[in-house]
Amino acid sequence: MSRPALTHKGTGLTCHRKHAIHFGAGNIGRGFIGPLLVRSGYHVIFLDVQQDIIDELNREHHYDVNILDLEADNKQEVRHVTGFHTKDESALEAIAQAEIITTSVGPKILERIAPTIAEGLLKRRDGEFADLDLTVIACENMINATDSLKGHVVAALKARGETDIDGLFRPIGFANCEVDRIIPPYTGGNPLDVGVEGFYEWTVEKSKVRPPTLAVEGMNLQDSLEPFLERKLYTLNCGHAMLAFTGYIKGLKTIDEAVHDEQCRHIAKHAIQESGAALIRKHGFTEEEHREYIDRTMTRYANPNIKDQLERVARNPKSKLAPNERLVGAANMCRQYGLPRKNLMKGIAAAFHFDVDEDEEALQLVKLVKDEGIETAIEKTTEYKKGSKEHSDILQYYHEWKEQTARSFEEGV
Ligand SMILES: NC(=O)c1ccc[n+]([C@@H]2O[C@H](COP(=O)([O-])OP(=O)(O)OC[C@H]3O[C@@H](n4cnc5c(N)ncnc54)[C@H](O)[C@@H]3O)[C@@H](O)[C@H]2O)c1
Ligand SMILES: O=P(O)(O)OC[C@@H](O)[C@@H](O)[C@H](O)[C@H](O)CO
Repeated sequence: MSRPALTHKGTGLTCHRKHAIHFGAGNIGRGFIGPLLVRSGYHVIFLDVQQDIIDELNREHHYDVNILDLEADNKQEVRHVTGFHTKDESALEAIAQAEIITTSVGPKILERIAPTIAEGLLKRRDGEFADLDLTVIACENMINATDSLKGHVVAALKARGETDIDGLFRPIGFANCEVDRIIPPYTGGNPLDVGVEGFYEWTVEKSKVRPPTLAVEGMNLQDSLEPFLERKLYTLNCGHAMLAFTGYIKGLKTIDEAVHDEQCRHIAKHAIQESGAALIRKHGFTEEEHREYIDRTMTRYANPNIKDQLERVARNPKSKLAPNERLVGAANMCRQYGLPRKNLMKGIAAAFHFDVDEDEEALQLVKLVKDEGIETAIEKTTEYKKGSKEHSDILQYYHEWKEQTARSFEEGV
């Protein structure tokens, strides 16, 4: 099948590479998935809603990824990139020709991009690329994010009166994934540049990719995704959230500050050892490999070159307290195996003290506690019933954090 050249709006430049679409030209898009796709021979078309970033992509068509590790001051140039607004007709045309569609927009935004994907797929069916294999992968911190995206795309197609969804999806694989690289906002260099840690891990459901021979550099295809997804969410993200919520209470600003605070580090490390004991039981990791995973995770948090604000890591605290999420999900897994979870409970309790005006969910949580009381707030967010052991523990630690804050305030710490 011959591929028409993609013509960039404005510059008139044309490109004959394979096309990849990435929704979300943010930290993970520009700093992780986009660069891997480019290195694998794709021209990456970022679809976003921030016009300034789109304009910059179309003006420059390249940017730098700065690797912020201790041992190397490394820079990688990324070329072959374009940007379109999701509402732009060119976005639909690009979807109609793409061989891979990836996202990193945040779990709550998947529903919003689904209508654009649905329209692009309808356009594709009516065009010359109708039979071209396509893989869709939502790269979000969420269990089975691609399944969720697929559900929203199906709903959007039904809303348009589409009846042959199976036919439309025949050449398309919707693959879930696990995605791991710490990338906070970056302020050095030009507006497109990003600063990332060297480490990365991208694990994708092997049976779902189309064609089955799909090869993208850095993409680890696995028959069973769950061990990778749960290990990452209930270790890296769990400990990260513990450091952010406890560090916030202590007036700290960044993750590396929190990891150097004895109390925050102790609670976070012991919490991921608690979830680790359950992960070992559930997925059969060896004690030694999981200890190494935890040690590497603690070292990643402590990277002094990554100035990761606690507010970013703690963002959307209500979602982070959901039963299948990084904190309560980890605690529930421990409960399933009858294992201790005291430190996880301390972190869950700390989340109820996160009070940042710029964070919509933090404001909702604070309002819930104020209007309906902490006991109801715990029940509504975590789904632990009042009177249960978990609920009582969280309540007790919530008050202990409150007393600690009051003491620090009095002592002027
Ligand atoms: N940053 C990290 O360290 C990291 C690591 C692993 C996974 N993740 C996950 O990746 C996802 C994105 O995180 P991020 O840090 O890159 O966020 P980000 O805020 O840097 O990027 C999100 C991008 O999505 C864009 N966007 C918002 N609404 C959109 C829409 N309707 N259509 C298209 N684009 C839209 C935003 O403009 C922004 O450019 C999240 O699910 C996050 O949990 C982040
Ligand atoms: O993106 P969130 O809000 O789900 O979680 C915040 C951080 O824990 C997260 O972005 C990590 O940096 C990332 O998951 C590392 O791979």
